[in-house]
This record gives sequence, C-alpha cells and structure tokens, in this order.
Amino acid sequence: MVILENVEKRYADEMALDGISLHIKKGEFVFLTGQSGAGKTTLINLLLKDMEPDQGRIVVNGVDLGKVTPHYLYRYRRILGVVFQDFRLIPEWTVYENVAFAQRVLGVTSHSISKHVKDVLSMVGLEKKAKSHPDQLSGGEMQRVAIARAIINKPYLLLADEPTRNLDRLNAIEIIKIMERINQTGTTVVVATHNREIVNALGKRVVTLENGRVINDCEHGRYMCSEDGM
Ligand SMILES: Nc1ncnc2c1ncn2[C@@H]1O[C@H](COP(=O)(O)OP(=O)(O)OP(=O)(O)O)[C@@H](O)[C@H]1O
Repeated sequence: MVILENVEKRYADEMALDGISLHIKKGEFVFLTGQSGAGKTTLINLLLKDMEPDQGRIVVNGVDLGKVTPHYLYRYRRILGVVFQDFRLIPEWTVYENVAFAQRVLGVTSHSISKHVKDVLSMVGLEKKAKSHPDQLSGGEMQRVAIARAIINKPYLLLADEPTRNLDRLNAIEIIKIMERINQTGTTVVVATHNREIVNALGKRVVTLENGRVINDCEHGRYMCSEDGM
C-alpha cells in the first residue's frame, strides 16, 4: 500500500503539491493525470525519495519515507521499479547488460541473472534483441528494455513518469499493455501521463491533479474523470 497524508512540496515560492492525501492499495493500477505543471512528476519524485516533502507523511509498503536514512535509501529503492519518458539506457551496453545490471548490483549469480533477463525480455517481447545496443532499437523497443530493467528485481511498486511521451500511438498502446500485464502479476503500478487515449482505453483508477491538489479520483475512470460525467 502507498499512503500520502497531507503532503506539501514547494519549490521556492511555487507550491507544487498542496496537501495531497492519497491511498493506493496493493495491486492497484493508477493513472495520475493533470495539466502540465499540476504536480505529477513532483509526486513521483517524492515516492522515489529523490526529494523530501515540506509537510506530510509518505508510507510505501510499510516504510515511512521520513524515517529512511541515506544509508538505507538503496534498500528502500529495491522495492521500486522506475520508468522515465527518456528511457535512460546506457548506450555502450547491450540490452542484456542494461537489464542485468540491476541484478548484478544485488550480487545475484550469473546463472540466475541469465534466466531472469531471459524471462523479463520475453515478457516485453524482446528476447531476440538481447545482444543489440540501444542505438539499434526503436523508441518503443528502448522503452520496453527500460521496463524489463525496472521489473527484473520484482518491485513492489512500478512508477512510470510519462512512459509513452516519446512514442507513437501503437508503441504507446503496446507499452501500456505491458504495464497492465505486469500489474496482473501483483505489482502495484502508478503511471503519470497526458495520454488521454490510453487512460480512456484501460478504465483503471484515475487520479487527477490540478495546481498541486487532487481534484478527481475515479475508479474505472476516464481522462480527468470528466468526459462521461464521473
Ligand atoms: N525544480 C523546480 N524548481 C522550481 N519549480 C519547479 C521545479 N520542478 C517543478 N516545478 C514547478 O512545480 C510545479 C509542478 O511541476 P511538476 O513537474 O511536478 O508538474 P507535472 O504535472 O509533472 O508537469 P508536466 O506534465 O509538464 O511534466 C510546476 O508549477 C513547476 O513549474
């Protein structure tokens, strides 16, 4: 479960999040929507503990983020998988190496890594691209590698910030279907997006932000929870 209680975040005199309270259940799939500047990225960054809130409390899987010291940050981050709009792959490494790295740092044996990489690449439909480098892949393929990397350690929570922004329509749909499949394996998924079509197609929970506040929170919602009067 993810709990935010009255969370505030300000940049200089800009109030980015203005008293956000939100509960996300284990296994939920949640879209975060809202206009540019509404506070979606700030919320994701707080969940990553990339920054601290000025007020309020954030608890993820029983971990109170306010109590996580820098020394234990890496442990907290192990329960997260993260996907960004710009993929963030290491260009000099192959697909295999990019995905395997998250397991290498945990000291997993080469034999197990090989099996796990094969499994996640198959889940994202890229088993034949293990030896390719990022510059030999399409944008959609690069994002699928980034997803494979994000899920290889079986995260409790998968966070994605505009994962389809740099993709065409068909690739965007493919990426979101993969995230839905990951969610079906039990991983809680939070996706910040402007993509109206994919939000409407999935019929998942939609939390809409405006000026740093939650203005709508709909089960089985549509974009901004508004088009069908929800
Ligand atoms: N590093 C920063 N310094 C100052 N203000 C910032 C900073 N980052 C974000 N902001 C401001 O905080 C508010 C929320 O920004 P945030 O990036 O969270 O919105 P967003 O909903 O993710 O927008 P977008 O959809 O354009 O990515 C905006 O008014 C933005 O200008």
